[in-house]
Amino acid sequence: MVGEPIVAVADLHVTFGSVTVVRDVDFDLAAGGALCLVGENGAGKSTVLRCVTGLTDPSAGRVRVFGAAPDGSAAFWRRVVTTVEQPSWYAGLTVREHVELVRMAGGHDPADGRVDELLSVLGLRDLGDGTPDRLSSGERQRLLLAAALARPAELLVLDEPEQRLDASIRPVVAGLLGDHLAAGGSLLFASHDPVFVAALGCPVLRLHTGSPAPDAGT
Ligand SMILES: Nc1ncnc2c1ncn2[C@@H]1O[C@H](COP(=O)(O)OP(=O)(O)OP(=O)(O)O)[C@@H](O)[C@H]1O
Repeated sequence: MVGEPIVAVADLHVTFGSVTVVRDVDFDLAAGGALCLVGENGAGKSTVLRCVTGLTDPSAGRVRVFGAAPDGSAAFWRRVVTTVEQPSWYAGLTVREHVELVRMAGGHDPADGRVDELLSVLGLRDLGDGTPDRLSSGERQRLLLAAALARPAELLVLDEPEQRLDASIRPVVAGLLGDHLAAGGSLLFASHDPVFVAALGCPVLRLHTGSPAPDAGT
């Protein structure tokens, strides 16, 4: 690998109370690369993603993002976008206004076409003038992804981006994430959908309740 990995995880352990839910997890993610965490419910995928974004502290081991421990600073969050935590939507702001707000916060003109493009490809265009509380759970997931993709990020950390999406929209999301990678961004995500993962064609790390399987792979 040329240069320092954008994400470097070594000997990661996470223990809640007396239960170790992540054990001996190791991986590197190169700048511009993608990695998918897979495994059964409770295998620790979200916990690992939370450690990478600094939302959960490792019990042992090392997590480095851009060469430093994730510190939750504004500088860190300018480079990283995540859907690991569900956002709170602003009362009174429409679906479109939420995406525009994120686009603006990323330093872009909200009328530059990207918001329209995201709303359109994610099937939210006709719902843009409504408020998020009126959306179905799948529509809300589409909004979550539209907002995540409205702000350019060097590293996307997504927890099951395909969840609650119907089969027709999953390839669209895979395409958007492929665009992010083609533009030089990096992607770390968890997924339960092998078809979705195959569409991205990225390496997979399989976790098993607290430890990676010896035969990590698809
Ligand atoms: N804050 C916490 N306190 C105690 N236990 C926790 C906490 N967060 C997660 N866990 C436990 O850690 C284990 C791993 O959870 P995690 O959410 O990382 O799994 P996952 O692989 O993402 O699962 P899923 O596929 O269901 O999303 C689970 O048994 C969960 O109950």
